[in-house]
Amino acid sequence: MDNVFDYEDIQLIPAKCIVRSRSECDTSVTLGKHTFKLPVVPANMQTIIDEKIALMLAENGYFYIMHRFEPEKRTDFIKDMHKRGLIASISVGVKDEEYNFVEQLAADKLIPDYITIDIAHGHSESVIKMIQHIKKHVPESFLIAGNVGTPEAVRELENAGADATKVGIGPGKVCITKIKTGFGTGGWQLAALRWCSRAASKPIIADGGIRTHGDIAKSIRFGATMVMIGSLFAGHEESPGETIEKDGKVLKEYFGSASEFQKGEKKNVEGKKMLVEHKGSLKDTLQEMEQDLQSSISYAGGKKLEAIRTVDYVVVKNSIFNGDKIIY
Ligand SMILES: NC(=O)C1=CN([C@@H]2O[C@H](COP(=O)(O)OP(=O)(O)OC[C@H]3O[C@@H](n4cnc5c(N)ncnc54)[C@H](OP(=O)(O)O)[C@@H]3O)[C@@H](O)[C@H]2O)C=CC1
Ligand SMILES: Nc1nc2c(ncn2[C@@H]2O[C@H](COP(=O)(O)O)[C@@H](O)[C@H]2O)c(=O)[nH]1
Repeated sequence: MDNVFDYEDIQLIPAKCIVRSRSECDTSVTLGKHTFKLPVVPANMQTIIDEKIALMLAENGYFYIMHRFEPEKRTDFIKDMHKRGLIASISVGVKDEEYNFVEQLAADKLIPDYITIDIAHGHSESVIKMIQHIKKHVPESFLIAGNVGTPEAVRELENAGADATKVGIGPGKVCITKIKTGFGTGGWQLAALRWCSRAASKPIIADGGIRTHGDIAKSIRFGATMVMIGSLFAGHEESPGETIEKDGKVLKEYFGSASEFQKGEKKNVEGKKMLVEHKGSLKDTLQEMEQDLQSSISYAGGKKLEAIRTVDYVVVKNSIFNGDKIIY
């Protein structure tokens, strides 16, 4: 591994603008058989997405991945989305019952458009076996597998049949993996993304550590096709977490999928809960993200996302905020 850096250590270098208005810049991205408005997907976590948000995202042309923490609802969810002519995108784990679930989907001819294998340590035999099982029974589904943090892992999951891999071990806002285990890409997620993307022959989804909209452009520059985001999507009007009033402030909860709150027990806990300030409507945030990314494309000197992939950059170690706070 050569130089390591993270989002806050990098600035992209502007190139000559070729548009008269940022509205000319196109932020859409294709993943599998579908094209989406933004290269962004809200994290498949229980305080970030629910059926209502999934519906809103799909209806408005955004990619989504439903979480896997209410497994009994998944079949009806797929049926409902397909009945409405929308994509069905679900998550699975790797435990025995998930094998039966996949076989049942095939038997019922209920084929999700996207399936994501959502596991903390995705570079494992259990994930490789699940990739092979899904590809055997529902080969039509676009299969995302993760999470991983090395080129070897990306190659192994791609070779096993994954159509895309998800990169990011421990950079998440509610993650404590790095503290509890000493492992992960926390603090150098952007460099890990570059390292992994050089080995990848299929799309990569950068997952975790996005703190500003500019980090989306940086992820694209360093090899991501899509970016998964939790904390920036937490705390909205529509967000599933509980709303709490404290000292005159309206707050919402955001907790890790490996937290005690999610698991209901204190076993192998690698996530925490935090309260985030209420952020207004999710639709407004998505619109602001689109405008900011259109602006990024214009600074890259192009009209499409691809322009960002080749811009120059500088490393400005831990200094780009220059003491400023990020306030929205
Ligand atoms: N992106 C990230 O950095 C991280 C994300 N998470 C999120 O937390 C949720 C729970 O993840 P996860 O615990 O994997 O899911 P599960 O609790 O469903 O565990 C899946 C299976 O993998 C085993 N397993 C889990 N971690 C390891 C490991 N480090 N080594 C070997 N086997 C392991 C579990 O067994 P057993 O529990 O008995 O070991 C279990 O059999 C997911 O949504 C995941 O995305 C969690 C941590 C890090
Ligand atoms: N180590 C843990 N990582 C987790 C947990 N729950 C979710 N996640 C990961 O975080 C990202 C979101 O990151 P953010 O920086 O945008 O907030 C999410 O997609 C998962 O990969 C957890 O309990 N522990």
